[in-house]
Amino acid sequence: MSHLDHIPSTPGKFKMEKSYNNRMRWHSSLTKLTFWSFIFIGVIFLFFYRSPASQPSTTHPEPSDPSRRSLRTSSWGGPEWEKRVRTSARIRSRNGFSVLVTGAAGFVGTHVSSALKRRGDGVLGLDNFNDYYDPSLKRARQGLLERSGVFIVEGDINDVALLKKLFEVVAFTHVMHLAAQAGVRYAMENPGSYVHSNIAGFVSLLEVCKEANPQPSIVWASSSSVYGLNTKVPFSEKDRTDQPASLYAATKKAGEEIAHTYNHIYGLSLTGLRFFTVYGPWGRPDMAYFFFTKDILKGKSISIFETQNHETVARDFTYIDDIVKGCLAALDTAEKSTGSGGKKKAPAQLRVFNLGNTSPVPVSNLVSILEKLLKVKAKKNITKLPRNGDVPYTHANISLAQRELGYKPSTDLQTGLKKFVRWYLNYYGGKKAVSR
Ligand SMILES: O=C(O)[C@H]1O[C@H](OP(=O)(O)OP(=O)(O)OC[C@H]2O[C@@H](n3ccc(=O)[nH]c3=O)[C@H](O)[C@@H]2O)[C@H](O)[C@@H](O)[C@@H]1O
Repeated sequence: MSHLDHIPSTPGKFKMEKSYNNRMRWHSSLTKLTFWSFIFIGVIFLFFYRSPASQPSTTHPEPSDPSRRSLRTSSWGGPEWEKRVRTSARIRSRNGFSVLVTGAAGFVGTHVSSALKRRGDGVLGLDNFNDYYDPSLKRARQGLLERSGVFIVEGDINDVALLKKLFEVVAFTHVMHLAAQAGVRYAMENPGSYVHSNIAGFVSLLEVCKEANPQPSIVWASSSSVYGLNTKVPFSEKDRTDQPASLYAATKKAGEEIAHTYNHIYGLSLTGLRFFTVYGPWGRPDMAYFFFTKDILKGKSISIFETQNHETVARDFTYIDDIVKGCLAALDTAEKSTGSGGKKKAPAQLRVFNLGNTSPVPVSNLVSILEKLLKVKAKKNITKLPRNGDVPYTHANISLAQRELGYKPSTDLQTGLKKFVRWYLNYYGGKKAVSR
């Protein structure tokens, strides 16, 4: 008897007639039966609703995660979805790879995915489509990839259940990990986002990769910003990287240390690529070359940074096609991971490469090139480099990448920007012609 049975329905009327009592007992049993039936049905319903077998399921973004500006609720799972995943990742060339590309709707991710698909590799994309910059550009890139047969799964690298599911459906040979919170200056505005994607997300991915059977080989995007306040140029992989100037750089440096750990303990083959200010068609609107173009066309003034000593700020701007070649070469030369079942069996490959252009260009020259291409004079506002994580100068020594990857950048800034401007005007429907 439950304790509820002792409680009178009406206070003071505790003594009752026998038949009345019997009726009440029967009535109370019926109420209990109904009550427990509802509980039972509720539990069954909840079980099936939550069960992965009831896919398509709805994965929820990290609960009230303040570090992301927006994460759309994504749905994944189910036979149709699995079929799309498998078809997209299917290898179509001899000795091809099946590659999971994280950040596939991003700038570098789109170009790399498309190049892999073109040469016959199986490619599956993963992207959370956050709104760090205009998500419609990411959707347009997704459209491009879809037309070439690359499916992008909508989800976050912190969603371990989703990652595990992907490895259950496809035995990926490689992971090209490009999902990240990019941008040097934005790290002061939203530091949590960098920790969420570049550290926690990377660890989630490596946790799943280390358990996968077979373990994939991983190539991932580090950054030239790890050289931080170094003054010795050109930057070489042998140089110190322990004085980052921004939280962004610190999280990329942390990624390199995390890569070391997973290589050491679990035998994962890991290659980090230090990209130097990548630019080109379908680029990132948060980068200077991109928003300078937009602002020049609108007649808005642009800020050109210079150092505290009035020295010019310069970057080793690297064209996207050269970066793509470097990424593919890194995948092609990546050795297999050596672990299985989460255990290391033998030492595995651990590499890091600079992928730059080896010819730094002052930002003022970048603006002059844009002015000529757009046939519009920029309204320039020369200002001191704010203390926001920017470094005055980057210059890559690429001899290691040249030797090991056959990496040889071939596009100068003038040529690359011309291609970018042509794309920009076409995509945004601008009226100004590109000078030839
Ligand atoms: O090489 C890298 O690893 C990094 O390259 C870029 O970072 P950054 O070189 O700062 O690229 P932009 O933000 O496009 O800036 C390019 C140059 O323009 C300058 N700048 C930027 C903004 C501005 O208003 N004015 C201005 O002169 C910057 O100081 C910098 O010298 C990317 O944004 C990072 O995500 C990437 O990791």
